[in-house]
Amino acid sequence: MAGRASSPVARRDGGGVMAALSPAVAACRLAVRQALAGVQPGGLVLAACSGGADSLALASALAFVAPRSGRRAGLITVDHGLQVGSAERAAEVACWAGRVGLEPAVAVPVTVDGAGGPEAAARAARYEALAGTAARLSAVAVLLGHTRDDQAETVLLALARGGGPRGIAGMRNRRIIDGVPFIRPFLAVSRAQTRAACTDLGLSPWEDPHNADPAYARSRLRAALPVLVDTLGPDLVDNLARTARLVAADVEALDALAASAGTAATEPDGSLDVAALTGLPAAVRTRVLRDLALRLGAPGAALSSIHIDALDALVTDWHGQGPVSLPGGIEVGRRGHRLAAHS
Ligand SMILES: Nc1ncnc2c1ncn2[C@@H]1O[C@H](COP(=O)(O)OP(=O)(O)OP(=O)(O)O)[C@@H](O)[C@H]1O
Repeated sequence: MAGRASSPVARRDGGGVMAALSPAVAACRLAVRQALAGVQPGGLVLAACSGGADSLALASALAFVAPRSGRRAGLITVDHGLQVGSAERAAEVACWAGRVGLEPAVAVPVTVDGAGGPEAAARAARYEALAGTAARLSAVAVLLGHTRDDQAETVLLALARGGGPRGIAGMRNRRIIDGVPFIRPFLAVSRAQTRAACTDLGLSPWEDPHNADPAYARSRLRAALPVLVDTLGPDLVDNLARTARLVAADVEALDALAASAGTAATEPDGSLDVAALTGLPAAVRTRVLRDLALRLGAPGAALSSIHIDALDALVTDWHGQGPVSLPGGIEVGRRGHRLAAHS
């Protein structure tokens, strides 16, 4: 990952390497500047950086933009401890960050326990460490380096798995985790641009061997994507990312409708009035039922369409069947004209 000598297009400017002629560097900085517009001035913003091209370009752009927009910039790199030399790489990323003015720059070691598969466990440990460290440092936001290509892959994987609108909506550009805002400034920036930005800044990104490991569906898709682009046209990645934005807007609108409908249907004891649900469109009604399951404590990641369909049948096709068992040991059933938790 270490910075190499300046590339031909980079020039020294006031102690920092500045690539005034590089469209890729300019695109990365513009994306970060736009993202920071929604972040509290004066606060500390942290780049989550693996040392890979996307997050290295992100951290670099943040180091340039934050001080010029009245914000402080730092960096977190998480050491999953899963690969030989990972601690040294994390230390190297943190050291580079200090050199380019990202302060604080912290390397956080985590323990990945295999729950839910190695990829999911590493992700869960990473986000917990990122949110925990950001809270400890009183950061006002954490930036993630997911690109337009990552978004396109997410949409295709969701389609392939029958993920429904929530999956096809892809990654959100902003979400709160444990009270900390996480922002993805690069969802409209291509992977080619982040790589070009690194080259133009004289940076040598780390290549994560997982990204090329055919054991992972995303890696296989990454390898196949150029063929799809050849087959379907050069705008494929852009169009998939656009589809995600359009579907996300629809999902958000439906979620808002469901929140109001759920409030209207909820009785003082927390049960749902079945009569208030039956007239709702299925897309809204099933969301109200999902919200009920979550409110009762069912873990969201384990809730499937099978559970929601079974809950829906209690509303639209009830003929005396018993309660529905949900993940987390929750049971929901009919109590007369109400839908409620069964103990
Ligand atoms: N070890 C890590 N430490 C800190 N942040 C990380 C780490 N791994 C991933 N991230 C954050 O999550 C984002 C997505 O990571 P992921 O590995 O899914 O994609 P990627 O395209 O390989 O990203 P990158 O090129 O930055 O490694 C990264 O851009 C970065 O912001």
